[in-house]
Amino acid sequence: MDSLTLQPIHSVAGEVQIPGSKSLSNRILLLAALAEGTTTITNLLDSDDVRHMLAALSKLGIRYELSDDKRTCKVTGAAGALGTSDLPLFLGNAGTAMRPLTAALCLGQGEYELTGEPRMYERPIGDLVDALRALGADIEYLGDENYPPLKIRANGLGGGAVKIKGNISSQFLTALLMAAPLAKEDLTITVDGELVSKPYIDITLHVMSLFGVDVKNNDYQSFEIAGQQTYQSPDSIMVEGDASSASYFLASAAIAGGTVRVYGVGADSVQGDKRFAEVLEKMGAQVTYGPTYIEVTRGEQPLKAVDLDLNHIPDAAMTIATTALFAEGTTAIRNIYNWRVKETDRLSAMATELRKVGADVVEGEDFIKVTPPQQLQHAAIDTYDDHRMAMCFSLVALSDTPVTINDPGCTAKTFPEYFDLFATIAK
Ligand SMILES: O=C(O)C1=C[C@@H](OP(=O)(O)O)[C@@H](O)[C@H](O)C1
Ligand SMILES: C=C(OP(=O)(O)O)C(=O)O
Repeated sequence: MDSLTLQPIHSVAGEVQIPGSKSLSNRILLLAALAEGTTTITNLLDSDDVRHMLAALSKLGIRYELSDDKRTCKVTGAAGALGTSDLPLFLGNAGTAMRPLTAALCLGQGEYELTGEPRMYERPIGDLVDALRALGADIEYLGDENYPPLKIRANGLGGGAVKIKGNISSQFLTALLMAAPLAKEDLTITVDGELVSKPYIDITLHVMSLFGVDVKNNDYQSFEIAGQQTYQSPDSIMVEGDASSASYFLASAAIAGGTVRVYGVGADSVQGDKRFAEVLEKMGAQVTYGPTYIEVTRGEQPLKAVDLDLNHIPDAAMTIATTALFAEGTTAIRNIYNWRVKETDRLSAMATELRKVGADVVEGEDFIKVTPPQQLQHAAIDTYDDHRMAMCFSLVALSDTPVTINDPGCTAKTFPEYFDLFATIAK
């Protein structure tokens, strides 16, 4: 479908079961593949990013059985490093596949080629490669320096002490952490400078602990991991619902009124993006948490603008940028420089498309300020092959104005059924 026009939605209500978390699905798949034993994963996400991880693992000799609905996967682990592949590993635009596999493939023996979509070749990986090279890895850039595609000639990873930069993506540290237990010696990883998107490190440490590996976390400044370990399968794991995917439904309730309850993510969730609901609360919505759900109801007063550092929830922060269209005043979202190196340059894309619906936008190097117009305008929103642009702009329909989303199929990266599920809460 070239485009999808959403007609005005005057209120929302209902209960939604959110599909599995991308961040958890791809971490669990990788550790299940490295582990000793068989892991049955339930509520796995069925989306492009996970499909790329599964396809790569299959080429690397990992055997798994996927149910017909692709949500249950039984993975037989390699009890150590992955096998070799003569074929290039095509990883699409999945950061959670490209970064962790780059580190994990250095552990074994053999040659690998890691490729992806053109945008993946514009997403940096140099900080991870530098750290892996310092541990003895042989990695070659097949295109531009510091970017995929990559060639890896693996011969195991050494230990000792290594530094890694965390100011562009936390995925570099995640990748190194997940590979570290299989290194030849004990490893101390020190974060060199600032660490962005910190809650994703908690997801990583949580999944590692499920597979029997403890990491000594010295206040996110350094991490100590024993080498020569083997991940142990926990037998079965259920993937939580995706907290970033939940944000669109929760925001809808805050904007349009009615109550929406999202199942799959709750107070007990390990995902930092559950904290998106705190931002809605600051804007004036009523939020209730259960262990496995979050429920939002619009407050009695109109939403009000916020001025916040949202570095800890970079994905859900995008949802605040379009929620701001419904808040009184100017909303500022700060400390989000790395929006520029994700599926598209999200700061620039967001500013351009918000202006099309009439908003007054200031785009800074690492912030965005959004002031809503008196009246939203109908526009055809370009989505830049970025699932979150498509999902965020669906919120514009919660007004008197329709919105047209170009290339709505781009939600397949993390949420193929998004528009169908969104339609179920429209009243
Ligand atoms: O580790 C992860 O699962 C992720 C980390 C975040 O990336 P950065 O650390 O690059 O901000 C996030 O934006 C991405 O969608 C998923
Ligand atoms: C940044 C994102 O993806 P990736 O895992 O490819 O980094 C995202 O899903 O918003």
